[in-house]
Amino acid sequence: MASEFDFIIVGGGTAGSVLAARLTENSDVQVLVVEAGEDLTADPRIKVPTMWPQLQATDADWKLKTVPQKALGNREILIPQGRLLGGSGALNGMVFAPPAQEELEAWADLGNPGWDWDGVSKYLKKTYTLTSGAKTEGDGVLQLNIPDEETKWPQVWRDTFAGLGFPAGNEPFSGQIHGVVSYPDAVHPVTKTRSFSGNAYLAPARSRPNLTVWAGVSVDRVLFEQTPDSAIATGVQYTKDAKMQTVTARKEVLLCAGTFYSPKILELSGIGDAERLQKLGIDVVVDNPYVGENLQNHPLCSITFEVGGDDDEAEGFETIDAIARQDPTALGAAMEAYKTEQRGPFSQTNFNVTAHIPFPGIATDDGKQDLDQILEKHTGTTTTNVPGSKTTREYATAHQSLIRSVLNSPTGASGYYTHFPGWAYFGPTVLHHRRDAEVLARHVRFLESSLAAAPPLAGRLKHRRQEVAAPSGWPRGFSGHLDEARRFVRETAIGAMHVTGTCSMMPREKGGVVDPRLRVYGTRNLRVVDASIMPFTTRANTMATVYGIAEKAADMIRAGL
Ligand SMILES: Cc1cc2nc3c(=O)[nH]c(=O)nc-3n(C[C@H](O)[C@H](O)[C@H](O)COP(=O)(O)OP(=O)(O)OC[C@H]3O[C@@H](n4cnc5c(N)ncnc54)[C@H](O)[C@@H]3O)c2cc1C
Repeated sequence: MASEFDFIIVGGGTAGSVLAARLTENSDVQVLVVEAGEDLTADPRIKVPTMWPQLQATDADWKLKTVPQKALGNREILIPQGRLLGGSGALNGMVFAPPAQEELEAWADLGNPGWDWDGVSKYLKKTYTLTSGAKTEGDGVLQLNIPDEETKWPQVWRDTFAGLGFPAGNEPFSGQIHGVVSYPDAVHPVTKTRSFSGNAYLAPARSRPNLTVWAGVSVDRVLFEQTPDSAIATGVQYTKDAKMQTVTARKEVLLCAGTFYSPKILELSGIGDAERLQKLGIDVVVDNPYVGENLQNHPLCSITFEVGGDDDEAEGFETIDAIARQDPTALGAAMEAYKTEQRGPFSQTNFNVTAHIPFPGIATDDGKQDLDQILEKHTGTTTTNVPGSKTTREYATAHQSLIRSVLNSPTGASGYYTHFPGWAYFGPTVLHHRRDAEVLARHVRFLESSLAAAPPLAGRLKHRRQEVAAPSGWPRGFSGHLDEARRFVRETAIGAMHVTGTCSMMPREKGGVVDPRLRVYGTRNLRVVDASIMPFTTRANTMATVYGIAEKAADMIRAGL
C-alpha cells in the first residue's frame, strides 16, 4: 500500500466520489479515497429503484438511533446513513430536488461570496443529463429521469393544488420552487437503475492510475503539524484489520464523511470546543465551539387514507401499498414489468411528485396573525416507519394513499451528538424548537382538513387509515383541532434523512466551521466537502445540492493546483 498521496479524501460517499473523479482528471495528482464501508455497486438493492429501503439496517448503514426525543414523546428515532462506496446516495430515495434560488441567496448573504444561485446552479448543471420523455438536456454523468406518469395520481395532485390556488407547473431546475413540482429521479432513463456518484463518477475513474480507493477502511483522525498561525494537515490515521496506521497527504485532506462523521472526525482530531475536548483527553488543535452544532433535519409526518371510488373507476388509481407490504403476487407482477419493459413501480422512486406550500392560511389576516403569534412566542428560543413496513391485517386488504408533510425550514439544533462522554451518545433533536412543531402541526391539519377534502383528490379517498407508527389509536382525525394535530405530530413525526449543517460554512463569529473555500478555520489545507457545510438546509431533499457543492469544491481545489 502506498503511504503518500497528494489528496486524501475521507469518505467515498456522494460528495467524496465526485471529488475523486474530478481531481483525478489531472493525471499529475495522486488521490486516495478512504471509505469505511464496502463496494456494493453491483448489488440489486442499490440498482433497482424500489429496493432502496432494503439496505437500511444492514452493514451498509451506520444504523444510527437517537436518544429519546423529548419533543416526540420520548421516542427514539432511527437515522439511516450510507456506509458504503457512494455513501447515502447509494441507498437513498433518489429524488433529485435542486435547491431554490432564495435559499442559495441566503447562503451568500450570510457571508459566503460565490455561493448564491448563479455561483452554485452552474455547478449543479455540470452534474446531470436529464431525460423527460423524448427530451434530453445537459451532458453530465449523473443520469436523471422524469418518469412517465403510469397512474392518474399525479394529475389528480396537480389539479387539486391548482383548485386550491397554488401554482401547478414549476420547473424543478428553475430555482422557483413553489406549488407542485415534479422532480426527476436519479434513475437511468433506459436501464431504470439507480444513477449515483458511486457508478456515475467513481466507477469510471477507478481505472485511472492516479486514483486509489481503500474500501472497508475507517479514518480515525486527521494528523497535523502546528505552525504559529495555522495547523497544517499532514495525513490521516486509520484503522484496518484492527491495526492503527497512518498515510500522508502532500497537499490536502478533504473530509467528505457526511453530516454526522465529518464533525466527529474534526473533534477526534482536536478541532472543536476546547473545554469539551480537554475533558475527553483530546489535544486541542483549533478551539471552535461550533463544530457539530446547527444540525438540521426535515421533520416529517405521514397521513394515510384508504383509496376509494367505484371499482369501474379504479383503473389508473393503483397504489404501491401491496408492494410495500411485500405481497408476493404484486411483487412478482412488478418485477416482471420491470425486467421485461423497464416499467411499473420498480422502475421509479414513486415519490417525485411533490408540492411546496407556505404556512397554511398565510394569505389571510387570521393566518398571518397565527404565524406572528408563533414567531413571537417561540423565536429566540427558537424509522423510517412507513406504513407498509410494519403492516397490520387491516392494512393488507386496503389500497391507501399516503400524504406526507415535510417541514422544509427546520431550525438548527444546538448541542447534538458528537458532544458526548465516551462517544456513545447520539441525540440529534427532531422538532426541539416549539416553533417548528407548531408550524408542522398546522401543515398536517391543512393536509387533512383542506387538501384531502378538496376535489378531485377528495373523490379518490375514503377515510383515514390507522397510522401504524402511532401508539395511541389514530386515526381519530383532527377535525380541524390544532391540539389533535399537535399530538399527532408528537406521536408520529420522524426525521427525514436530510441532515445538514454541522460544519457550517459561514463567518467564524457567526458560528462557522468552514470558510467560503470550505477550508476549516484555523487550518491551511483541510476542507470539508459534504452536506454538513450547508448553513441552512435546502427546502427539499438534499442530494442535488451536495452534488453542486462537490462540483464547485472540485473546481476551487483544482484552481489552487
Ligand atoms: C435513507 C436515505 C434516503 C434519502 N433520500 C434522499 C432522496 O430521495 N433525495 C435526496 O436528495 N436526498 C436523500 N437523502 C439525503 C442524501 O442522500 C444526502 O444528503 C447525501 O447523500 C449526503 O451526501 P454526503 O456526501 O454528505 O454524505 P454520504 O453520501 O453519506 O457520504 C459520507 C461517506 O463517508 C463515509 N465515512 C463516514 N465516516 C468515515 C470514516 N471515519 N472513515 C471513512 N469513511 C467514512 C460513509 O461511510 C459514507 O460513505 C437520503 C438519505 C438517506 C440516508
